Amino acid sequence: MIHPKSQSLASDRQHSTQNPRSVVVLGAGAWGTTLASLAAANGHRVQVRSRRDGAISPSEIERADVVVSAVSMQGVATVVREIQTLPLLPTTIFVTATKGLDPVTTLTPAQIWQAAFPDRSVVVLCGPNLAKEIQQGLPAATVAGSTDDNAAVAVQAVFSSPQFRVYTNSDPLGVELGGTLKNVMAIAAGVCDGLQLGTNAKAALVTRGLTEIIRIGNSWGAKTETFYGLSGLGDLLATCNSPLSRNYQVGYQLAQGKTLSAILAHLEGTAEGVNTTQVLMQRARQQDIYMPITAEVYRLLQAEITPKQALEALMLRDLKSELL
Ligand SMILES: NC(=O)C1=CN([C@@H]2O[C@H](COP(=O)(O)OP(=O)(O)OC[C@H]3O[C@@H](n4cnc5c(N)ncnc54)[C@H](OP(=O)(O)O)[C@@H]3O)[C@@H](O)[C@H]2O)C=CC1
Ligand SMILES: O=C(CO)COP(=O)(O)O
Repeated sequence: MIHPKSQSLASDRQHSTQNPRSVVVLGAGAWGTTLASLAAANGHRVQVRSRRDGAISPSEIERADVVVSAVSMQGVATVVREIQTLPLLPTTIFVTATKGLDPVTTLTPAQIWQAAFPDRSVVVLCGPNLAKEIQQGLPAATVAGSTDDNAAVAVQAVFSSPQFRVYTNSDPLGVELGGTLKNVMAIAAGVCDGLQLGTNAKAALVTRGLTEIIRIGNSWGAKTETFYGLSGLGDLLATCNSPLSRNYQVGYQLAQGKTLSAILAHLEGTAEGVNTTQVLMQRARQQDIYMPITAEVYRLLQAEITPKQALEALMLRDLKSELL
């Protein structure tokens, strides 16, 4: 679908530096500051907003071509409400980079932004993007997903560089759910490595984890093929194999016998998978969707079972076809 309102912003797929945009990034955490650096390096006028800066003034936002939300899930409703009170250009595009789910409604961040701004284009930015690697200038790729092709292309131009390759995708829900649901599997992968279960076990976990993500993602309305892309399989591979992932770190430390509260007290940054696991279980139960790995991660996070009991529970289930 093409929204005329974003057409003018999409005119330069390759040459973003020749067409500087005004970009406001909400959230000065690891990801917000990284995204701000990527846009600034492309010659855009970038402003980063932290809660510590106080309320956003109308003058800061009224000329923004692109508003990027990079706050953690618990901050999304707050920043949406704040932006709703401010004047915006009719062409302003919202970009959401949060990987989480609302604990009450199970809505995704993009769904929350779109409900608050029904007449505007919302683009999901998700992929295998460990902030620390990107900050070091290491190459990475990501996906700009939107039902508005022009908006996705405009966002692609804002962030693309020789170090950061941005693809577009017209299935924003699949892009967003891939990046969000893999956090549950990253916790499980951390447990797997923490218990030193080996490469075969990890491969089985990640593969069956993807099956689980696709099963519930399809029921949400997302396309299967999107989950085989960068924001699904790609992000699953990155976070299930990297100690830089906070979600992986949570699982790894659980396997070492630490309590969740002790882990979270010392964790650098947000591990969205902890809340996402709760929301996903709630949705899986409501809709009667079989999510065995998620169920064991849930019981582990609730301290109902030990990591070894979670492994046994997964291995001793009734035998079945791989395709079920
Ligand atoms: N780090 C990474 O590698 C990546 C992270 N992400 C996702 O981006 C999101 C942010 O992650 P990250 O930057 O790493 O997290 P951090 O823990 O580093 O930062 C958290 C961010 O959320 C904001 N925030 C938290 N609570 C609230 C609130 N109640 N109201 C307003 N703002 C709030 C903070 O705002 P403030 O700045 O004002 O303190 C801060 O910007 C997460 O959903 C994460 O999954 C996605 C891709 C990569
Ligand atoms: O989503 C991420 C990389 O794509 C970041 O992963 P963590 O939130 O687990 O650190």
